[in-house]
Amino acid sequence: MDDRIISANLMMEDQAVELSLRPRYLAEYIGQTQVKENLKIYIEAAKMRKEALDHVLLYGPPGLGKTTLSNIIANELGVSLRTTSGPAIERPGDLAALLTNLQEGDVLFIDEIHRLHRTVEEVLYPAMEDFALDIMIGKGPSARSVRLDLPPFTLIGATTRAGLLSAPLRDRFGVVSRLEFYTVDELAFIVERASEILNVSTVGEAASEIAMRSRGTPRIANRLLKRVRDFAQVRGDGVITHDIARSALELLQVDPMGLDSIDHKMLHAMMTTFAGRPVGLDTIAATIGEEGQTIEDVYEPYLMQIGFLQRTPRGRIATESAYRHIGIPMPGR
Ligand SMILES: Nc1ncnc2c1ncn2[C@@H]1O[C@H](COP(=O)(O)OP(=O)(O)OP(=O)(O)O)[C@@H](O)[C@H]1O
Ligand SMILES: [Mg+2]
Repeated sequence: MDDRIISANLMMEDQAVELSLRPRYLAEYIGQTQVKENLKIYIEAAKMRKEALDHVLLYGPPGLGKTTLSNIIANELGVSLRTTSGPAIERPGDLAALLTNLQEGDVLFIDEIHRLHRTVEEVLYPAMEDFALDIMIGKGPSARSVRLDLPPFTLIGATTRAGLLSAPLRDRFGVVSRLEFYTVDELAFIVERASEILNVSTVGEAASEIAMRSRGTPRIANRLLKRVRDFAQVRGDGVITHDIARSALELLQVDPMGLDSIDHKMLHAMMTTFAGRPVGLDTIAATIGEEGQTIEDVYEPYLMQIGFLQRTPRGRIATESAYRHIGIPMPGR
């Protein structure tokens, strides 16, 4: 992967800064009002009853704050958080080890939970439902199953693809929350907060400019801010003015709607190569030389959110506003 700015994936160099920018309590977590309000009540109720919070499933496109929110939930509950991910748990025994090490009320965070192995997932069912672990002892005809009690705990699962979760797993979450793309105002606020933490002065218009081009995603807003800050330091006196922000973002090839060269290639191909006919995801991917999964997880959700792309039973099509934005006449108009 090159260093393209839009990719909502976490890059190594950014990790330390990401940590410092990550809100630690609900009050610092901007936006997602509905999700936040609900969680606040569930957390308070669980604390009053001195019980573990119900299991929580967080889903939505990358970089919207699922990991951040999981950390916040543990902080607000005043319990420890253990972090792992679906593909990291290779055998049922690995999960058993994690579960038996939990203290009462702790949060176990499983990122990319849609990638859990089947055999591991089956261990999770009784653990989530009855706080119990079924272990097989012995082999062959004398094998028997022993049930081990676990301390009550909260499982938080995160995924970019709720659709890939098996029904029995999904049904065992008491709280299922979908994170939404952020508004420009919310992102501007996030940029201003991040500017303070990074100790850089960003004028209001510049914060809004960065926000507008962040495709609804806090991780991208923070990343753009850092790149614009470099630009302000080298080309200006360190202050992020509106002009500096605009020219830096042009240089980064992020257009005023937040689209990058991949979005442009994709839309171009749909409009010219396929002349506006519905196209399948794999065909688009092959045409522009990009992974189908990256397009589906990272690019499509935002293009659909801003009404540039529609999924039809016969394939993807670009909308009239996409044609207008790209500047290509729509076929048949
Ligand atoms: N509500 C928010 N308020 C302020 N900053 C936020 C918020 N949500 C996310 N961020 C910022 O965006 C960064 C990315 O968020 P996070 O890592 O939680 O995303 P994610 O949904 O877990 O992404 P992925 O699907 O790639 O794992 C955080 O480090 C944080 O700085
Ligand atoms: Mg995450």
